[in-house]
Amino acid sequence: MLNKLLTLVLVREPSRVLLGLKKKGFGEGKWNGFGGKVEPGETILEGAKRELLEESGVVSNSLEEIGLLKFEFVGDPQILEVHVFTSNTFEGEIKESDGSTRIFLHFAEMRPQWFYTDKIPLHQMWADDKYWFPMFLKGSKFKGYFLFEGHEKIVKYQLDEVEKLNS
Ligand SMILES: Nc1[nH]c(=O)nc2c1ncn2[C@H]1C[C@H](O)[C@@H](COP(=O)(O)OP(=O)(O)OP(=O)(O)O)O1
Repeated sequence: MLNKLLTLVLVREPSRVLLGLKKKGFGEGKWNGFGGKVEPGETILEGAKRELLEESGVVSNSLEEIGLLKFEFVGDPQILEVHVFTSNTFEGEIKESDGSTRIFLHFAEMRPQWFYTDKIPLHQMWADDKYWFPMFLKGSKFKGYFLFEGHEKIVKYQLDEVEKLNS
């Protein structure tokens, strides 16, 4: 079976990272970067850029691929292949929560918010994030594999810092 291709974009400033609270779908209730399925006819990079815009409201022309994560769930033959990108610039306005956008945000899939790098809400994120987020924050690239049982428990994993991602 072919891997399911997904993207994950982490916009960052020197001391902050932009995350979104996923309000429905896969990973509901968790803070995460922005991303989703790569659609037929688009490259992985194009998919990352599109999902970032749809979910956060900003455009990035400087996405850099920094991670490749594979996820398997016990009892499910499908492998999720998540391509992780970062960007330290963006254009446009973040759809952050304030009075004027509340109605719109009610329907949006993600609620964006900046987090200081020493206050990343790891306990409200996917369980694998606590392993690779520190690598991301210090500017390393990484490759990983995680076997989940359910959505919270990791039963096996492997994670390596790499020089290059030649995926
Ligand atoms: N274990 C994990 N750790 C992590 O940090 N991010 C993960 C993850 N597993 C999946 N993701 C990310 C990848 C992608 O950005 C997102 C899931 O993609 P989608 O938003 O497309 O999922 P949905 O099933 O909600 O999509 P739709 O059915 O199109 O609404 O979650």
